[in-house]
Amino acid sequence: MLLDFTDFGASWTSACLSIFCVFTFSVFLYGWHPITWWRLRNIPGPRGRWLMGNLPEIIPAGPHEVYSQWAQKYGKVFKYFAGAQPVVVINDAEMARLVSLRLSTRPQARNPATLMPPKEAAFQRNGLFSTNDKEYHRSMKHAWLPVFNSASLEISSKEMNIGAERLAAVLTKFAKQGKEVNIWRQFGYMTMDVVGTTAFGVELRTQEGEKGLNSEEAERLVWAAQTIFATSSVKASIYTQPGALMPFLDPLMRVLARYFPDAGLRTAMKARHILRSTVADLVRETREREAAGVVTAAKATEPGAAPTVGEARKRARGVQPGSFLNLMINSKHEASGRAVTNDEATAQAFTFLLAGYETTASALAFTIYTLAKHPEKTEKLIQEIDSVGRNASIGPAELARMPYLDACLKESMRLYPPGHITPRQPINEDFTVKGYSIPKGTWIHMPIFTLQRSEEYYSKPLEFIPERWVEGTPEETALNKKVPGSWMAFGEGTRSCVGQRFALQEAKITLARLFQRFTFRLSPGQEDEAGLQLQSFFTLGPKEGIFVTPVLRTEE
Ligand code: HEM
Repeated sequence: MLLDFTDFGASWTSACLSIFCVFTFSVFLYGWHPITWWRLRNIPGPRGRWLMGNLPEIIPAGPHEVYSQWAQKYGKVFKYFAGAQPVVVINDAEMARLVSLRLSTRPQARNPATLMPPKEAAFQRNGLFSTNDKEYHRSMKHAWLPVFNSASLEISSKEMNIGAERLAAVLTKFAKQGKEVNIWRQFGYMTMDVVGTTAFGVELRTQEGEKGLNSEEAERLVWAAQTIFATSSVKASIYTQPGALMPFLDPLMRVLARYFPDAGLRTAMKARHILRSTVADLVRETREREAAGVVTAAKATEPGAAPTVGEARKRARGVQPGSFLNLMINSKHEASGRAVTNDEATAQAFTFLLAGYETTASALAFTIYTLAKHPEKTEKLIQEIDSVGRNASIGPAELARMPYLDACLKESMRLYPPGHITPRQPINEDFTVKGYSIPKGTWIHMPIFTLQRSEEYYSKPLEFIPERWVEGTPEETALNKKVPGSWMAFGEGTRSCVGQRFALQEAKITLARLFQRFTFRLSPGQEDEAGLQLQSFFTLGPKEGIFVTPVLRTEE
């Protein structure tokens, strides 16, 4: 009997056609996320585009701007889609605080690390910021805390004064030539210097024209840290982007990324490798020396344990006694008593450097910006600083006598919070807050930038009025409604910023040391926010920088 190939061909074609139609319909349906939409139907929000969701609105302007507009249109709680990812935004101080206190898991950022081999990805998750393992997080946070106790902060205040003095030397050159400087960038070099020394006990000496003993190693570390920061977004590699729209493509992207990495991914991996291997070498050498009885590691909690700058200069390599890394490698997990591994210690030092460098630089740059726009407030601040000591080194005792400095920084961080969103994600079960049911997997964003500029919590919310933070002033009573959760620049709850005391001390010492010597003239065109241009991807910062001309006070 002969086979009828005409029939077979027809049924084959119709089968293919059916598969194609089902596939196309599924992709079409998938692009509207109908199930998630249905589950979030009681929360209003903008209708996004097919597959892309609201990314086309969010990406160009940045969440800080778009959230403010959507809050006006949809109210305090709204939803949107970042590609396939549902996001619920909570723009209510009380609720935001409640969520931060009750939920302790954070979404994993989609960046090149998402595509890296499992070992590398696991290393990334070991950092205090990224981990969602509750027990491990508790244990690690406990291990971090001694670096921020009063004795350690007294010690690090010396490094901070040195960092500020080096910066002042750089700014003096600009002042003498009457030239403008991108103060944001300079603060970046300085904070990198300070966190680098604190984290590793290795002098990075990143500020202009400086060469430390460890300069080659330091330069590699600085390049690596800056590159990791610059490549920490979904835009860094072509392979991270498809998964933002269709997460089921991630396994395929991981394979492609492994065999055909693009330039963005290669750079990101190189930077991570440098940072990781440099730190791992430092840790290994120190462990070997300790085993041989050459160095007895001191604890950071012991006053005077941190190296003086002179000492640090003499040491070419190894983890310095008193540094954060030294503290980490001598720590044990609280519950199990297990020693912290090299990889865990390295991941913490890595986190310390990344979390502590750009945030503090932006907070400083925005404070210079707001003060430069308000000479009368600068004048008041200078009077306070001079009354404590015009050329004096500044430590915790001096800072305690500068309430107006504290108020200026707090007010500037209200208007320009570098950590502009506190994110959370219910991972294992749905989450309910004040009658809103939020399905597990949804990202929850507390938009600190929008909250801190709300008329509901502050009168004249867009004006820079430091007095609203000074106890006993009429402004404090009239302009600050003191609603819990309305100032959350360092977050709230178990995941709040571990480096808050360190960051505030560093910022205040730097500001005091600079205003002892300079005032700052804002370059034209930045007077309003349209001229300033903010960017808010990972953190909130100025897009290009903040440009000022330092003016030596003796020449005023
Ligand atoms: C002005 C500077 C800084 C700002 C504005 C800032 C802001 C923040 C914010 C908003 C969070 C998230 C809080 C939450 O989710 O509730 C955070 C977390 C964190 N910050 Fe900072 N930070 C600053 C400086 C630093 C410094 C200097 C360090 C380290 C030395 C640091 C280390 C961390 C770490 C490790 C976390 C994660 C904590 C955890 O998950 O338990 N930050 N920071």
